[in-house]
Amino acid sequence: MRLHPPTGTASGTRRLAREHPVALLCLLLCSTGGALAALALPAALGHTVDRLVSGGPPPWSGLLLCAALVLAETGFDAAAAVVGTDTTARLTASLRTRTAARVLAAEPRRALAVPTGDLTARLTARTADAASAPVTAAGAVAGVLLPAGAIAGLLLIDVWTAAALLLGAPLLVALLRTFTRRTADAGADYQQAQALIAHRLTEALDGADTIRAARTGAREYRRVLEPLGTLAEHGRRTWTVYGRATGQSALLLPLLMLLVLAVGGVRLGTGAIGVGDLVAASRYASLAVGIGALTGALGALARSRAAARTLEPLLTLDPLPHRGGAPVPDAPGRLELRGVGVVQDGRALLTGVDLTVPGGTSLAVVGRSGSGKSVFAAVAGRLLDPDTGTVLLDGVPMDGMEPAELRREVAYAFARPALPGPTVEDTIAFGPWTASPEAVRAAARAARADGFVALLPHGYRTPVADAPLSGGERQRLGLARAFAHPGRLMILDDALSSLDTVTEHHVRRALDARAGRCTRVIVAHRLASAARADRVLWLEEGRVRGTGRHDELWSDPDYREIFRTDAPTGTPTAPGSRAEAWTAAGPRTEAR
Ligand SMILES: Nc1ncnc2c1ncn2[C@@H]1O[C@H](COP(=O)(O)OP(=O)(O)OP(=O)(O)O)[C@@H](O)[C@H]1O
Repeated sequence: MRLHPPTGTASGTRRLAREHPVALLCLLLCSTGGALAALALPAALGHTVDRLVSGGPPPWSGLLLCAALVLAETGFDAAAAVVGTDTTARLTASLRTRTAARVLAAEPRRALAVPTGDLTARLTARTADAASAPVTAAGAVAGVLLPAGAIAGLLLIDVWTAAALLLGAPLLVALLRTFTRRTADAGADYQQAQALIAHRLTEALDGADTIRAARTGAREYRRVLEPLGTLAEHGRRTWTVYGRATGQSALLLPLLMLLVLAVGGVRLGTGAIGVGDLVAASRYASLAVGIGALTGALGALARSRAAARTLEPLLTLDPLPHRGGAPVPDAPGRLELRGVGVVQDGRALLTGVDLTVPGGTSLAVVGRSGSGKSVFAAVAGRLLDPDTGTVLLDGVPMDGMEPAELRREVAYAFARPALPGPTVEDTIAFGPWTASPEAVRAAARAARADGFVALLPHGYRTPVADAPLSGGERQRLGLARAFAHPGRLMILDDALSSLDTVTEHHVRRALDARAGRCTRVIVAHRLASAARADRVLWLEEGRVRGTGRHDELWSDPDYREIFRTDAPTGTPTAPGSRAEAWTAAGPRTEAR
C-alpha cells in the first residue's frame, strides 16, 4: 500500500521535554535548591564545630544556620517530589493522548501492523515509562550537582583529601557506565517479552469461545505463557545488573571513604586542617560517593529510553494525507473508482477497478470469500488509500476532501461493530457529530433496534456493558449509528450478516428509503442483497469479474455459484429467493 510522505513534526517523545516548562523549571530549581542546601551544610557544620572546640560562647548563629539548611534541604526535596509526581502524571496523559491520536489518525491497516496486545502495552505501560524521563532527568541534575559540588568543597578544604577521593573516581564512573548500558539492554528485552505475552493474551481472549469449544484451553495457556521463561530471564538479568552494581559500589564506596578519612586524619595530625575541616571533609566525601545513588536515576532513564523507542513507530505514523481541494458540490454521492489497485506485502488485493456508482443508487458487492469485498469497502470510504488510481465522491478526489467533511459524508457499518459510549443511546449517537435523542430513536427504528432496546432495563439509558446483546443486536446498533449520521455515502461491510431474514427485509427497506439522497454500498453474501440492489459489483481475486443488474449477471453459472445453497439438489436458488446461502466467511470486524 502507498507510503505517505512523512508529515510528522518533532519526535513525539523528544517533544515531552518542552511540555510543562514551568513545572520542569520549578522541579529543577527545587532539586538544585535541595542540592545547594546539602552542599552548604558541611561547610556550616565544620565552621560551627571549629567554634565549639575553640571554647567561648555557644555559636548560636552557626547552629541556627545548620538547622535552616537542614530544613531547606528537606523542604526542597519534598517540593521536588510533589512537583515531579504531578508533572510525570501530566506528561504521561499528554503522551498517551498524542500516541492514541496518531494511531487513530493513521490509515487503519498501517496502525494495525502492531498487534493489539502490544499496542495496548505501548499505550499504557510504555507511555508511563517514557513520560517519566524529563522528571527523572531533572532530578538527576541534582544527583550530578551534589558529587561535583562535594568534590569542589573537598578541594577548597584540602587538596590531598580531594585527591584521595578522585583516585577512585574513574572506577566509579566506569561502574555507572556499564550499569546504564546493561540495564537499558535488559529493560528493552524485558519489555519485548511482556509485549509478546500481552499480544498472545489478547488473541486468546478474542478467541475464547473457539478455545473453549475446541477444549484447547491448556494448550492456549501454555502458548500465552510460553515467553514467561524469557521474561523471567530478562528480569533476573536486570536484577543481576542491579545486584552487581550495588555490590561493587558497596565495596568501592566505603573504601573510598576510608581513604579520604585516613588522608584527612593524617592532614589533621600535621595541622594542615582543623577538626571542623575534617568533619566537613567527611560529609563532603559521603556526598561525593553518593554519586552511586545516580544508578537508580540512570536505570530509570534507560528504561524510559527503551520505552520511547517502542513509541516512536506509533508517533511517526503518518495521518491520511489531505491534498486540499475544491468543496464537494451538493449532490447525492456519486462514487467513482478509476484504475484502483491495492497491494499489501507484494500481493495484489484489488487490481484495476474502474466503476461509477450513480449518486443515490445502491451497489451490492458480491464475490467469494477473500475476493476483496472488504478491501473495496475500505477504499470506497477512504479507510484505506489505494496504491494506484483514484476514488472520487461527487467528482472530488477523496484525498482532496477535508477529513472532517469526508467522515461526515461517509457512514460505515460493520459486521462486528465496536460499541463506544457508556449507554446504548450514546453508542448510537456516537459519530462525527452527536446525534440528537430524536435522531437516535429514528435511527434505531430504521435499524430495527428499537424493539430490543425497549426491553432493556433502562431502555436507551442502559449501560452497554449491562446490555446482554446477541451478534444480530450488536449489528443493529452499529447500523443504527450509521443511520443516525446520514451522509451522502453509506457503506455496509457485511453489516446485515447476523440479521434474521425478516429484520433484514425491514432494514433493507429503510436503506431503500434513502434512494436518491444517498449512495449505498452493501457488501453482502446473500442473494437478496444482490437482487435488490440497483447494480452489482462482482469481484473475483481482487478484480472486477462483472458489473450489472443481478438478473443480467444471473445467466452466468459462475455468478450463480457464489450464491449456491447447500440444499441437497445443489441447484442454485432462484433470483430474489430468500433461501440464500451463507458463505463460510467470518464476520467483518470494525476497526479496532
Ligand atoms: N491487511 C491485510 N494484509 C494482508 N492481506 C490482507 C489484508 N486485508 C485483507 N487481506 C487479504 O485480502 C484478501 C481480500 O480480503 P477481503 O477481506 O477484502 O475479502 P472479502 O471478499 O471481504 O472476504 P469475506 O467474504 O470472507 O469477508 C484476502 O485474501 C485477505 O487475506
